[in-house]
Amino acid sequence: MTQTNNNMTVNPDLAMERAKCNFNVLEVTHIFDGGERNTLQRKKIEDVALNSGASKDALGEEHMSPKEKYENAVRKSCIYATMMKNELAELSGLESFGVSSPVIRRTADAFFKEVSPFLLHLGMFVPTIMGQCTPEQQSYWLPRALDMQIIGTYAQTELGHGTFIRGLETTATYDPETEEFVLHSPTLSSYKWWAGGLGKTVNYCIVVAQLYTKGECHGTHPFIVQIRDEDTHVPLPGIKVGEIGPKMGFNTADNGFLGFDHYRIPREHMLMKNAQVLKDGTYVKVARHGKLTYGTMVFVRVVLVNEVAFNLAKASTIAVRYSAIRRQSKPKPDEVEPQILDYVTQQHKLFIAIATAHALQLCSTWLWESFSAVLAQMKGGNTDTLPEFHALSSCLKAISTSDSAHLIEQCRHACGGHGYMISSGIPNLYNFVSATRTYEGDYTVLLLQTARFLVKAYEQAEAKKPLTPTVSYLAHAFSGSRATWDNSPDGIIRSFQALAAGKTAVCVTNMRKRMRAGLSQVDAWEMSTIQLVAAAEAHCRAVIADTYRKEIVRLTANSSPNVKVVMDQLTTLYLYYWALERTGDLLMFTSVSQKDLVDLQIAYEELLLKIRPNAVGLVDAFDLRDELLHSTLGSYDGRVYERLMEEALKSPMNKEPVSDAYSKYLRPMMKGKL
Ligand SMILES: CCCCCCCCCCCCCCCCCCC/C=C/C(=O)SCCNC(=O)CCNC(=O)[C@H](O)C(C)(C)COP(=O)(O)OP(=O)(O)OC[C@H]1O[C@@H](n2cnc3c(N)ncnc32)[C@H](O)[C@@H]1OP(=O)(O)O
Ligand SMILES: Cc1cc2nc3c(=O)[nH]c(=O)nc-3n(C[C@H](O)[C@H](O)[C@H](O)COP(=O)(O)OP(=O)(O)OC[C@H]3O[C@@H](n4cnc5c(N)ncnc54)[C@H](O)[C@@H]3O)c2cc1C
Repeated sequence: MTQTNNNMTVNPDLAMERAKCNFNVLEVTHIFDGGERNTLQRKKIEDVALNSGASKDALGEEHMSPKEKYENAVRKSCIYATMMKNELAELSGLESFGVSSPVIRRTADAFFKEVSPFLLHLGMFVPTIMGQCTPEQQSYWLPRALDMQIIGTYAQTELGHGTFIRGLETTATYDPETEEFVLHSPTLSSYKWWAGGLGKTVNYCIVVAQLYTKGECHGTHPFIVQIRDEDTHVPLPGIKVGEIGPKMGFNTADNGFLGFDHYRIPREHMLMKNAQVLKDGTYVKVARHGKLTYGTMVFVRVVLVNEVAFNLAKASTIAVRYSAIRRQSKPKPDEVEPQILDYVTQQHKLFIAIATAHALQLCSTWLWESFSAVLAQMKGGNTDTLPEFHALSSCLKAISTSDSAHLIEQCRHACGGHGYMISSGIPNLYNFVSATRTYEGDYTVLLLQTARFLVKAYEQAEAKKPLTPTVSYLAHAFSGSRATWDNSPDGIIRSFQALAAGKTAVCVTNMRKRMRAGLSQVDAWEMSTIQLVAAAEAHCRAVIADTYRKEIVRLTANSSPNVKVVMDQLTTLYLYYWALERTGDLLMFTSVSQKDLVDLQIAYEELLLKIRPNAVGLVDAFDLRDELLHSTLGSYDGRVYERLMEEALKSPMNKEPVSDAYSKYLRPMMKGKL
């Protein structure tokens, strides 16, 4: 029997789940949103942006040709950008719209099943102008960019190099005669490759190039470069630009290539906050830290933690709601087929996804606050906290994107065959999130950056020197005994720290051994990189676990008792899950016994059963409108089979009773006339 909820016909199993939920869903929504005020503001923004129906497509994006898809994404980007400038900026309390509202960013997802071609404009072009320009440059470029009179992207990666920025080949050679830079692509591998929106959408871009002046190379620097006519949009002479072709995802982002043939730009178009070239060609370094030109990447790494938390919340909402309406198999012959959510293996796949969405959401807020503090210090000329922050943002970006991609795929598995349908919404989420593991710094490469910091911190701890906060646990690495296992939340977090410290110690010991055996420092490091990546991963897991736990305790201090209980169950589940995933490491670096681990497994399974009645309530608490989910399986009303059939009937393949392929190929073959 169907039931109605807010004038909506709701699948009875979902209605039953909602009746079973024993905590106040809205209170958990407030926790996830960062407070009641944020929830109210988000809802206002969503109402204005989505109630008009402007986000909807007449024909599903998946049935469009690549060109139609792109044009449709541009059309909707223009609608959304106009809304952002007018109604939404005011609602979100921004003076002008821009990068500072995650809600505006998240609401945009209702308009795009893949991504907006404007993503790089708002996500990297505008932030680079904000972070890399002098005040004079900013006052010229920022209003034009924010008002979208010009649209830009961030072109750093080349065909030949993405990771190794110092290896980029595009040159910017200063000509003091004309006071211009000459941009040039000397080789095929120096062509810019990948920048989002570059293919067809943007008329400007940030180009990262090797700066030459007075015959000397000063390394990579950012330049703002016009590539298309502001009126006709035709590429300017000396510019070769185009789109790079179909990809696994991001197919509405017109990622592009770009080459320069001795293309001239004014001297003032070098972004000069951190370094300058004077009129006569003299190079002047302004910044106190050599890596400040990498600032936009650090900003995006911070933002991505929030981005993947949101996408994981979407995938877990889809998979949990679907698992509540799907019934399969008959383990007890006299009873009806159970909801698949009743299978403990299904709970094992899904509840960790819910807990991880919470963990990453709370870590992302904490990371953003730390970033703001680092920026404030740097404004005052102090860059001391940058190395720790680079290490922290690198590992959190790597682990959050990798875990989210893995768990989104797990959500697809949990939806069986229907999860493979594009209309389930999960394939697009996976394609988007799996790219985040690679772009803005590949997983391995970023963990190795964190490992550099860990090794240095370990050496400081060894020399009894002071340690920075996120690695202060390394001070206990020299006690000589294994960490004492204790299955309380704090005990497990201490064990995770012991794993990180133990793994770092092993790396240091092995590198020293290898160097004593004659290897150079570089080769000893290289031979230890598998373990260094593992040490950085362990460090990151300790940071996430610690932050998640502390933040939940803080945020639920005044919550109702049942909310406290369910939030505590989720954090505990997160800790048990990762302890059980790392039993080998725990046996190596802590006093845990076989019995402790058997007991922990049982405690984990019992926890799954405790969370089970609240599972739908927990994903409802993410409060994701159907427009954001784009899913036949995950909509609030649970009309899964009806929606799957409605979508199937929309397929252009069903427009004609007999396909043309019959008369062209099938019939001639079957009649032996091919
Ligand atoms: C209308 C429609 C609406 C639409 C929607 C609205 C949108 C709203 C906007 C919101 C935005 C949201 C999301 C944004 C998504 C954006 C999509 C992005 C798409 C992708 C873009 C890209 O990928 S851009 C290219 C990114 N590239 C990389 O990340 C390259 C990775 N490589 C590196 O970072 C570096 O090369 C390196 C770190 C691996 C090595 O650098 P390098 O060789 O120079 O250094 P060393 O190894 O020698 O190290 C020396 C020393 O420096 C330290 N260090 C390195 N980097 C940093 C740093 N960044 N900060 C501080 N310190 C650094 C390093 O650790 C060493 O230290 P030691 O002390 O010597 O050990
Ligand atoms: C969807 C998408 C959008 C993008 N958008 C943009 C954009 O807008 N602008 C832009 O400039 N770029 C963009 N990029 C490019 C992106 O930043 C790079 O692809 C990314 O930084 C990885 O670099 P790479 O491709 O050179 O990989 P590579 O460095 O070639 O990596 C290949 C393999 O080599 C390994 N490897 C490389 N170096 C090391 C090392 N030192 N130690 C150990 N292993 C190593 C990696 O771990 C990886 O397994 C985008 C990429 C994608 C996929």
